Amino acid sequence: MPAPENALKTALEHGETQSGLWLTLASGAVAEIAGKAGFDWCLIDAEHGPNTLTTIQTQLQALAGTPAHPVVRVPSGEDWILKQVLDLGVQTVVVPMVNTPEQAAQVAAAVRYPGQGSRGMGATLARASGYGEIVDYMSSANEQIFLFVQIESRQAVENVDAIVATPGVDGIFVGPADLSADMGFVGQTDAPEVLAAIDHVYARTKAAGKTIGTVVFDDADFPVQIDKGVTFLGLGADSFALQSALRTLASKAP
Ligand SMILES: O=C(O)C(=O)C[C@H](O)[C@@H](O)CO
Repeated sequence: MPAPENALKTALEHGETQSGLWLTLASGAVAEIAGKAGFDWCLIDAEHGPNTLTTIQTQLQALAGTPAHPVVRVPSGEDWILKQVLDLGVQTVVVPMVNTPEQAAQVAAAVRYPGQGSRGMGATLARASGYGEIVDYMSSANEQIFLFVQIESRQAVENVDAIVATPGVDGIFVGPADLSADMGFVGQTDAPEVLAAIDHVYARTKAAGKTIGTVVFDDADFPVQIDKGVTFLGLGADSFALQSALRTLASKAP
């Protein structure tokens, strides 16, 4: 029995738009609700969300019963966290703050077993292999991994061609907030200079035949991103619960 098919990878490689939700609340219940809502994927944010490996595991278990494909953004691209997140059964990962082709090569190696990388051999006992049930996991896992690296600095934009050409990098995820801040436009993700940099990254990623991802929070921006070629599109976050509460209060207030 081989590693399970990564249906999100298959869809993205066929150029299908896949929309998702950012999970920042580190809650299994919220993950289950979001997973049932109809998103193609739900991203467990371990960079900015208060997540531990235990809360990540809980949310993966909650998502397992839903149609949404689980994605994890790790806190950083260090080998040890990538190994532990993949051993939890994650097949699609987002690595923040990748600024050089050397970093891209390092994280690409960390998410795949020897032959294509340097991932440690421990999944036989882990959730990833069904605790040993998937006997061919080690020999088939590499092909089901989908790796996004985040372009979110001036240095990364300058290096985009070399980063996107790195073997094992499957997609580029643009971080508008961090990129705009690094460019000197804190909080101004719509600054012309920022938009031009993002368009450049999109163009170079498209030219390399790789997947483009990003996350936006303005409804009007969703079709704009799709028209620009984004197929891995975050449509918001679970912290929208606040907006829902405020709307309920506003509509019910005497
Ligand atoms: O820099 C960004 O923007 C991202 O990487 C996405 C944010 O971290 C996400 O939390 C949405 O604001």
